[in-house]
Amino acid sequence: MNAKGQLSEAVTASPLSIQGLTVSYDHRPVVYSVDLLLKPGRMTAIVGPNGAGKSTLLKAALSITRSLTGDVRVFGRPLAQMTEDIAYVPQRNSVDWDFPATVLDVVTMGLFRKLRWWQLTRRSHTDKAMESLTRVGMEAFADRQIGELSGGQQQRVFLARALVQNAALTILDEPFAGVDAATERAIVEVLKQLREEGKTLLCVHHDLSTVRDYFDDVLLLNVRRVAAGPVDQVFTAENLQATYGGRLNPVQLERLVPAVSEEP
Ligand SMILES: Nc1ncnc2c1ncn2[C@@H]1O[C@H](COP(=O)(O)OP(=O)(O)OP(=O)(O)O)[C@@H](O)[C@H]1O
Repeated sequence: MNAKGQLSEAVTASPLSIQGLTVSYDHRPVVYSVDLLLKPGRMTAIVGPNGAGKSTLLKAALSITRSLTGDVRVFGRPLAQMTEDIAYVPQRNSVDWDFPATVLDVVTMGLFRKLRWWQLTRRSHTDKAMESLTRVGMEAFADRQIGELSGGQQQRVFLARALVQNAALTILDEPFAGVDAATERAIVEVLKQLREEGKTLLCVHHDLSTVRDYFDDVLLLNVRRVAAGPVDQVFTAENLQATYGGRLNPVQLERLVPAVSEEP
């Protein structure tokens, strides 16, 4: 905010802006004073070691977890007014897959936030859900119980549930965890299509070797923000070592950041 209390243009244009977000568990900060400003129409990765606070940052930004301090805005407005603009795909293992529901039920539920109480689930909603399932190659599984799916299939269904919301911003917590290479490629393709449609994506991501290929921007996080910005500027050996506490070996680093070996 400027001196007159007005939001900057960058904040009002941003699908998600976070300022000074701190989250504590048992009096111990697990996310400390993190700032992040997403640019519209880009894919941003949150990268950092286990326990760095990546999932907590997402959950606190979405008010699923309580934060100690911080200002979160969606296109410059408070999150509570803008929840319809955000789709969230949680970590697959955080969900009760034994809940009795079909694949189609789960995807249609993605629309419920947009429906008012007097709007029953109509044929058009089912059609939209089927369209999303087709987009992720899961239309043949519409009547299957969700507990009967493989991990990769569950992840695709979750993605379909997000797609049906047609949200400006989709937030995904480790969308590639435990999926095979073909499913990973299929998910990346859908995410890239969303970006082409002008949507914004924010993903917790673990595989350092694909950050350059998949993402435009990256937030390197280890409780605090180590660095954030375009991948080609921020995804450097120095920043990665700072994020991972110097635990990446030089061979790994050279593979991830080839330019390092070319520097004089
Ligand atoms: N509900 C909770 N109560 C207490 N501590 C928690 C809770 N949730 C997470 N933590 C702790 O907060 C820290 C950050 O956890 P978080 O899950 O956000 O990390 P992460 O970067 O997503 O990790 P990973 O890569 O292993 O998924 C960890 O030390 C974790 O043990």
